[in-house]
Parts: sequence; C-alpha cells; structure tokens
Amino acid sequence: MGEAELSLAAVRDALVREEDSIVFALIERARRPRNAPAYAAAAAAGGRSLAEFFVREAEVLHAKAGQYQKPEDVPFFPQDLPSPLFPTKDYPKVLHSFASSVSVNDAIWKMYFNELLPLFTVDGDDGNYAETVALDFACLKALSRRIHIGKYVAEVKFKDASQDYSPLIRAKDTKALMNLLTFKAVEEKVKRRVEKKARIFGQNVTLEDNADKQEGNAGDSECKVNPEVLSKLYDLWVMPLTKDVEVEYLLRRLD
Ligand SMILES: O=C(O)C(=O)C[C@]1(C(=O)O)C=C[C@@H](O)C=C1
Repeated sequence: MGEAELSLAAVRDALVREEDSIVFALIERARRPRNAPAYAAAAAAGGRSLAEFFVREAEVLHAKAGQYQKPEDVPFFPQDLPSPLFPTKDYPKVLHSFASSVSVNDAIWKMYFNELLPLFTVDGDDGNYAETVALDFACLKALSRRIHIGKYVAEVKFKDASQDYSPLIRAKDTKALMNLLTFKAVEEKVKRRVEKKARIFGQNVTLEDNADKQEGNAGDSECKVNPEVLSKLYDLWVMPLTKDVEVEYLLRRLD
C-alpha cells in the first residue's frame, strides 16, 4: 500500500477485498475432511507435524521468490528465512520502520488449528494430507494478511487524530487506545458482509431456473462453508486480532 492510497476509506477497501480471499480459502479447505494425521507430530519431520513442515518449507520458497518484504506479509516462521534471490521492487515506506516486526501470527496459528478448523471441516480422514496442508497454508496466509493490514489502519487513524492518540500512547494506555480505535457499527457491518459473502460464494451455481434458489438465497446448510462460521470467525478472532495489531503498532508509533 502506497502513500497516495493511505486513507481510512482505501484501507477499509483493502480489508473488504481480503474478505473474498478468506472466504474462498475456507471454501477450498472445506472440500477436505479434518484429516487429523496432517497435524500430528511426525518422526520424519523431527517431531513436527506435516502442516508445520509444509508451512516452514513453503515460507522458505516464498522468501527466496521475494515475499515477506511488505509489512502486511508476515511469515509464521521468520527465524532464518533466506533473502530474496531475485531483485524486488522497493515499495513506498508509509509505515513506521518497526512495522515489519509487529506480528500476531502465533495467535493466528493457534486460533486456526485449535478453534477454527473444527468449525468448518467435517470429521474424517480421506488421506489427502499434502493437499490438505497446502489448503491450510492458503487459509493462514489470507487470515494473516488481513489481520496485519491493521498496521495501515492504525497509521491512518494516528495521522488523522494524532492529538487524541499521542497522550494515550505516551501513557501506554492500551485500554483507552483500544476504545478509541473501535467502531462497533463498522464491526457489525463487516460481520454481516462476510456472512453474506459466504452465502453467495459458497452456493452451488446451476443453470436451472428455480424461483426458490436465486443467487444469495441458498439455505445455510447448502453452503460450502456455513455462513455463520464466517461471522463468528470475524467476531471472535479476525477483528480482535486486527485491533491487537493496531494497538501494538500504535504503542510504538512515537518511538
Ligand atoms: O475499520 C476500522 O476502523 C478498523 O479498525 C478495522 C476493524 C476490523 O477489523 O474490521 C477493527 C476495528 C474497528 O472497530 C472496526 C473494524
């Protein structure tokens, strides 16, 4: 995201676009059952699970290809990641220099595997473990990107009202910062919109004319991911973690 794009409306548009990626990533993962063996410690990978092994190896490849240069692209395993092998374009630096080190990926990892997966995948084991963990990686990346865009939201809010934010930052008043950056009405709209997206993107599209089955009218049980799971995901985890990123960024904004 560049300087010219840095307005609250533009950053919120970016968050809206990320919703599509998250809903589609979940729909794709939901094609496979839980596949628990993909998450069990495996001797072949030094006691790591296939899921962790896959994400670590994938991040090494992505880093070599030039990923993780932007503050919203945060790796889950940043230790010892290689530098890009190919030239990367310099993106405009619109955030404070510490921005890349703000990460809530550990919390996203735990939330995804412990809380979210059981909510939108069915019990079962079809043996497609490699495909399953690749789909998990796509979900994790989409969630992490959305949540870390919170850094830009925080920067815009700070720039727009530094007189309100600065005293709270100096006082390290986390609670007051959290209140100041929270817009309950926006959160309600976000929840309703992701639920609607899950209903629209997750229905089966046919060519038959059927008055009961117009787009957007699919019953929740016919959707590939239950739309209520999306609203819950945003309510309990995505928005709270985005706000944690905002607070963490703001607390260091005057350093
Ligand atoms: O849109 C904002 O102002 C944000 O800070 C983003 C966000 C969100 O995560 O969607 C988080 C906090 C606000 O209460 C509303 C929405």
